[in-house]
Amino acid sequence: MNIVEENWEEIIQKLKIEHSLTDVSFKTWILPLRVYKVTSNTVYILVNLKASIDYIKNKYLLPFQVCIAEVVGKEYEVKFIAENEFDPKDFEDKTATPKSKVTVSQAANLNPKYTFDTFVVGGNNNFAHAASLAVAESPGEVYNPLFLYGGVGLGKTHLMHSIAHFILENEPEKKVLYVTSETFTNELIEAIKNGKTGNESAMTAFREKYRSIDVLLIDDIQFIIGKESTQEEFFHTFNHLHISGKQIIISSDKPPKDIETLEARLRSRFECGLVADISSPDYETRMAILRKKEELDGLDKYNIPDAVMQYIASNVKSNIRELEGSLNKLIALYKLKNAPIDINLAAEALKDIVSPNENRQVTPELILDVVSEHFNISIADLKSGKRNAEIAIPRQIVMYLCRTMTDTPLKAIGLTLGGRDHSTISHGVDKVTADIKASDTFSNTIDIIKKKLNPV
Ligand SMILES: Nc1ncnc2c1ncn2[C@@H]1O[C@H](COP(=O)(O)OP(=O)(O)OP(=O)(O)O)[C@@H](O)[C@H]1O
Repeated sequence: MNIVEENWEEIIQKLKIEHSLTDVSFKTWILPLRVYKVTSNTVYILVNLKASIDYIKNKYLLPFQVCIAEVVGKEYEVKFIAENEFDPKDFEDKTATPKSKVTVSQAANLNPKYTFDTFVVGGNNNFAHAASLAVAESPGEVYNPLFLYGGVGLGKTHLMHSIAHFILENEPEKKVLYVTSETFTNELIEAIKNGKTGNESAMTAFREKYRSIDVLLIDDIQFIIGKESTQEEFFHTFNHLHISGKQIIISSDKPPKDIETLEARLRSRFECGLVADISSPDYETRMAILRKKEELDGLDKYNIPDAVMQYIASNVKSNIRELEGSLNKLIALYKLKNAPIDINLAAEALKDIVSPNENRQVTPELILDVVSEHFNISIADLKSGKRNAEIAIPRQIVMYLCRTMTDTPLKAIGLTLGGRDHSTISHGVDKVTADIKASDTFSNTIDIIKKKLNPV
């Protein structure tokens, strides 16, 4: 069984929830679908009713691509084929298509949703957007490095992925790699550790990996700042790529001149290309982003009144992630309560929106938000009974952070995490404490999450 078939149930349930399918639509269109075959870049899905194939293609092709990518962590093209209508020979030919951009963008760690097409340009980001597009059109030739900076949730990652998608679409043979500075640091820590235990090729492999790239995108560079060995290694990687005319794109929460612990030699290198900022969006841009999200996520069917959109746009000002989150929360509340979508419901949806970073308090809810975003898993999963490591470890991290960064009693932490026993919480806290001691990479990850929770 391949990875898509193994996760098929989860994929279709996700599609149902994210696209708000009614039971009848789900049963009619989605449940009867079967995975016929999965090749390296394409999932072939059998449709039992030939008459419905066009409808299914129009309506569900993109949602399937996105849900498959989100569940299995790899992008595939999706093709629907009518059960009684396909010629296996034809089909084999089609699978033999050359390496597609889907595979390469997956290899570059890209989110399929973050493209220039889905990015709304406004006064707050037009300079950063124009610079990103110029770099995407001529990598290594115009602004090198491109340094994007701005506050939390304002679109830096989205722009970086857009650049990478654009380059791969036009030149699929280019080696493009997007990494967070956490990944870079953890890989470096591992290579150094392996080197110390006699495996010298580990460091060589690390260097080869990062120095053989055509376009390197490093997100949230602020998290490697202050770690000397990482800065040192990054400095050499940077120089190597820069001298060879390879494109480097960096993001951070501050401009280089304001990053106090940044070594002077790195600062001057970061400043030698183009530094572009993204600030908070104005009201019109916030409205445009809400409308775009409504369109992309198929929320039009809820007929959200203008006044409600305006209310959200007027009240959520400084973080686009929260702006999007408010809209999701509104729809979730609507479904839960079956109440009309009006200002009252919007006010309820906005109730828990965390205040801007500087003076926000670390609470169990904030910890859940930040951990869920960091590991790209849902809060529902964190609270669920799922025991696979991808979810169980972040859940234990939530326990640990609630215990060490807030005054919340074990019992209350248990309730926050879906009604768990206090001894389970206590075990989770001990486990994370021991893992921090045992593993430098794990400890680095915890450090980064703590900084996300409490940047000051
Ligand atoms: N201009 C925009 N148009 C459409 N969506 C946007 C825009 N800016 C941000 N977003 C959306 O807001 C969310 C947060 O953006 P993103 O993750 O890129 O922020 P960030 O600046 O990298 O945040 P962080 O500092 O936490 O790393 C994403 O879902 C992204 O698609």
